[in-house]
Amino acid sequence: MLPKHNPTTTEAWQKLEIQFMTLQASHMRELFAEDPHRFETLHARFEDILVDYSKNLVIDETLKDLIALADEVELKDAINAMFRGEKINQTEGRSVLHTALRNRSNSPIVVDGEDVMPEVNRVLKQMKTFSGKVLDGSWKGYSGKAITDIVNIGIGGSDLGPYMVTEALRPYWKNITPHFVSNVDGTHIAETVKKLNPETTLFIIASKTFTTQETMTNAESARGWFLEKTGGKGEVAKHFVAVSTNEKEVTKFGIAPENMFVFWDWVGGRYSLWSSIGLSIICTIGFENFEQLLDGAHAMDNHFKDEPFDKNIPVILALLGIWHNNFFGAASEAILPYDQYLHRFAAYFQQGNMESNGKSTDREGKPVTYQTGPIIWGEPGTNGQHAFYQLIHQGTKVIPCDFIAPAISHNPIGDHHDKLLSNFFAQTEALMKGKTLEEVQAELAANGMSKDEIALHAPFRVFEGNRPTNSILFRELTPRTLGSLIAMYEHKIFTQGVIWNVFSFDQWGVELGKVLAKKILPELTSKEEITSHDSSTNGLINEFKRLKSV
Ligand SMILES: O=P(O)(O)OC[C@H]1O[C@@H](O)[C@@H](O)[C@@H](O)[C@@H]1O
Repeated sequence: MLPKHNPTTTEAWQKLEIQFMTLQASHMRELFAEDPHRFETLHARFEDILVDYSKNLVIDETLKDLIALADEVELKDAINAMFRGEKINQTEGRSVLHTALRNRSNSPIVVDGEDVMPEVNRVLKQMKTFSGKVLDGSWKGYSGKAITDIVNIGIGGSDLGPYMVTEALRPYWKNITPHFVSNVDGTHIAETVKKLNPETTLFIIASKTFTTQETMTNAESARGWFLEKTGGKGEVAKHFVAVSTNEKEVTKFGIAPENMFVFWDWVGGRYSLWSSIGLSIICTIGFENFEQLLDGAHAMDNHFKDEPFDKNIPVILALLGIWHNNFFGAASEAILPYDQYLHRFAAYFQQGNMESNGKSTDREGKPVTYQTGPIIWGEPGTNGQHAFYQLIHQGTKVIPCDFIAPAISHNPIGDHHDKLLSNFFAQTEALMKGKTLEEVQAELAANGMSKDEIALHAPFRVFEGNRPTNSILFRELTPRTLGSLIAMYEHKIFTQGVIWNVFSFDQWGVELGKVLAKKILPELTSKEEITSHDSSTNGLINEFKRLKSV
């Protein structure tokens, strides 16, 4: 079970509050000037990933107190409890074992008296065999043709992970093209199948519960499209497979039991890409590359489990996040990958983070009295620079940013990559240093501006700087490195949830909207005027019905 500590009542928290009072008046520029070895002290390495966290407003003492905070809330015990398979998802009575899915050491992990590893390995083998057949063309569609396209139908954790990873690992694609349908908006499925040949398309219905409205609606429509296009000759069993924990519902849909890939209730949806939810990844990049992804994650798991907190990258990133969130009042964090292949990385961790730590009830069932999970957002550099960086540089809000980049591009065309990386380095430098009024005045004077003109223009060109960033630089975006990076952020989220004293592995917050939507659905087709809701909701529903009928 997880320990229960209100973080704000710890000794470390009081010390951090005092430190914040003095530190907030200082500037990172001064910290760099005072200590020429700041980078050396404040960076960490993991394999070929370097994490530079020196561009944060922290001193040695801050880090010591942050680590003391982690100690006081018994983070180490919480980590061990998760890896051991204890039922730390207490509100759902489940273990949290995405780490078992990539437990490459194969050491036993016991849940309810049973080692889960043989089952994990069995499903991995089943996926290996299946994906092998799809990739080598021996899995035939109903008309005897090999598969060319797969369509993963899922939403939330059953979509974002496989979509993000297949996009990130495009250079490793083999002969199958993946597609992803998630939105219940009919446009998504309609536009996707438009380009596809039903004879050579395989649908993977991915849903932990197999009851999610969006996924089941899309799956029905996909089956309808398939049967219509094949004139009723198509065999569903050869073109539809399922990934789920719900065997009963899968069978009801008409999918053969041998084409069902199971996973378990101890895999959270947003942590499930390592499970059979990763089937679309395996069919795209091949099983060996998927194993590399698992290996990379496993190596990061060991780092997280074994390294002392002052060298532990997920812990350090989590503590810095808490420093910004709870002391500087930073409401959001930006994830900014300088790699086009990572264009869904921020969206992926938007769910990972916000669904996990977007909570306001603590582990005792009481309302929290402090800030918890931040808003996560971001776009790949350099696009973001020309869109929202203005606010990061000169706005009134503190937005801690993670800059992520590979040293080697998979597409080394001309000097594109050096140009991209020069922006990566320039941005974090500019955000840290800023530009003082004196510097602006001197620059304008050097450009020949008069004193009056300088007085007029200079204030708008001042950059305060002192804006926190982490730089995460690695050699190349390989399956292994990607696995490590994902696990790194997963453990950051876990660490923060432990410290904020919330349950990070449930998601009751998504339920209310689902229930209300089910109630409203029949009202949209009824003839009567709707009066059962508040006046706004009634008014909107009635206007929708009027608009669609005229
Ligand atoms: O995989 P299924 O069961 O379709 O769920 C899909 C998604 O549903 C949402 O409501 C959330 O609960 C997510 O965590 C989950 O990933």
